[in-house]
Amino acid sequence: MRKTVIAGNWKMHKLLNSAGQFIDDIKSSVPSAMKTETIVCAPYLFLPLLVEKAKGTDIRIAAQNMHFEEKGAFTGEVSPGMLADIGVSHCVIGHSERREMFGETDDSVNKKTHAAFAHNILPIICVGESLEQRESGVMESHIRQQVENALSGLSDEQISKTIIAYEPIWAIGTGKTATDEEANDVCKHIRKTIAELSNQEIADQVIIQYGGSVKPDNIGDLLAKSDIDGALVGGASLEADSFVKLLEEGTK
Ligand SMILES: O=C[C@H](O)COP(=O)(O)O
Repeated sequence: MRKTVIAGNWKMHKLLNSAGQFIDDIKSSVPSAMKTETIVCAPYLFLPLLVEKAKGTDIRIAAQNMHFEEKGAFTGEVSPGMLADIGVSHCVIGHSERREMFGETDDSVNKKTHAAFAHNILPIICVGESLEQRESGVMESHIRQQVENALSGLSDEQISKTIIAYEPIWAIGTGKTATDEEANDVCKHIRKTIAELSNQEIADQVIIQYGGSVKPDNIGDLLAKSDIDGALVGGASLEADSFVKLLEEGTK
């Protein structure tokens, strides 16, 4: 039985005070991590404060990116060791915004995934197709390739602990959500790809989230589907009230 994992990805929003206040505001409403895991993916600058505020709660704090190298002359970058050192538990890797705007490739996603595991940071790997890829019929092969490349060289145990976020690019921040059926079909396809890479038992343990215009009023239907185990939420995770509603739906 897989648990539900709800992750709020703030992207480049909030200032330090409002970030800290958010954790204070949701603290008392966070469900037990035994059933539903709560993750807040925040900009680097807020991470030490959020980790501190989340101590003793079931809230996990994630980074939105990291470098794959341990240290060196990489101006402006943050290493996995630095994140682990301050208590960050997860990291978003290969978000489509990073792939599109910051040159992230399947190869760097794979390197970052290995680096994350080397530091006991759990990766949330994003995959997804553009509208053009969906309409031209290459969606499945594109997503298969993204998943295979991201997970290449990982042990079965590491694969089982990886979170995959399926985010159709055309649904991100647009208000257009994939229907529950469409989203579930792709999540099934991802699980089948993982089973072929490792085996069915491992694939059945992998948490697969859906992301793309998830809101309190559509998350319930998405989570009711067989292969959608959670959500990676942008816009609707920014306000504490809305995030708490998402967590409530995730606990039903
Ligand atoms: O990481 C989150 C996704 O990009 C979804 O963003 P959104 O919920 O604002 O569409």
